[in-house]
Amino acid sequence: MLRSSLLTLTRIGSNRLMSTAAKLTTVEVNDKTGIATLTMCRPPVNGLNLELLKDLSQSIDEIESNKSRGLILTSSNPTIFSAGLDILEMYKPDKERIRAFWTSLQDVWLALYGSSVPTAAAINGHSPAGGCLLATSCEYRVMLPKFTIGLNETQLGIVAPKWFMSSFLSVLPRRIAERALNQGRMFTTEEALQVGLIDEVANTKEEAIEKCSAFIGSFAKVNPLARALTKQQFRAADLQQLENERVQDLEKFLFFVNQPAVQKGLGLYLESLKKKAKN
Ligand SMILES: CC/C=C\C/C=C\CCC/C=C/CC(=O)SCCNC(=O)CCNC(=O)[C@H](O)C(C)(C)COP(=O)(O)OP(=O)(O)OC[C@H]1O[C@@H](n2cnc3c(N)ncnc32)[C@H](O)[C@@H]1OP(=O)(O)O
Repeated sequence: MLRSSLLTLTRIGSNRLMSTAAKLTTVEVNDKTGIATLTMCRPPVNGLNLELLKDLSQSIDEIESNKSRGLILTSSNPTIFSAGLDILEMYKPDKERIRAFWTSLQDVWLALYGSSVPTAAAINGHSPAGGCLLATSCEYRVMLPKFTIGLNETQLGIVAPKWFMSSFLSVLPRRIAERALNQGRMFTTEEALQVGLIDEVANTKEEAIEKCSAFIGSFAKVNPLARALTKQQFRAADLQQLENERVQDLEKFLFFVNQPAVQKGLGLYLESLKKKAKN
């Protein structure tokens, strides 16, 4: 398979480390537990661009087909889980590339939210927008203190599509989800724990991974097929909705993102991020 030819396989202690040639993600399988840790490593902020999204898709497929016992998603950056979508993909976009970009984001969501293996996110840094989408696509979340998480799209003058809302709603009560989305609210770790957006707090990344592993281990005595089918039944309606509307969703996104007012807003937001980075 093409994917195999892109992979290098290294052994670190009892762990097998698989990394893509471009190294935007690594997959490390713990030989004792059989759990795969999928790490995003795209400096400076794990912005989800086309290449990172393709890598994520490939890595998730790899983990599914390797029959790992579970998947833990995390980041190699010590303060940022993911800054969400790379705004440079949406600002003054290239016509073909932006289509591939959005299609790849749909692929990642379908693969992660619909994954047959137990999934958990070790959120070791800030997790706005697309970062929050990834985290809420997993079944369990452990976050480090003093970071923020949320769907802040309305703050940028953009709208979170229905399937972003599905993930959010699979975690939060409807009333809290609706208000947070309308406000574009970012929750601190403590607030996220209080509303149930995350499940646990850990003081270090290692501890977060241990807690995620313990969550995945809680299924050890459950029949894997029964568990996977039960999870998929819970998520089937959300997944089917995007499967049915993929093309319309892409066209809606392209129409929306190409509006002059949206382009202007994205440009101003990028400038503000750059100014902040200089100060
Ligand atoms: C009906 C509707 C149908 C369809 C809808 C259509 C379209 C809408 C859907 C689109 C959905 C979008 C979801 C998203 O994910 S949008 C992205 C939202 N992300 C953010 O708002 C995060 C912004 N970043 C930050 O808040 C901070 O950078 C962060 C807290 C992550 C890290 O802070 P830190 O101080 O550590 O780093 P910075 O100095 O801020 O940043 C370093 C450099 O990285 C650049 N940067 C940061 N984030 C992004 C990004 N998301 N994309 C691109 N670039 C980013 C930043 O500018 C700095 O760059 P340099 O100055 O160093 O060049």
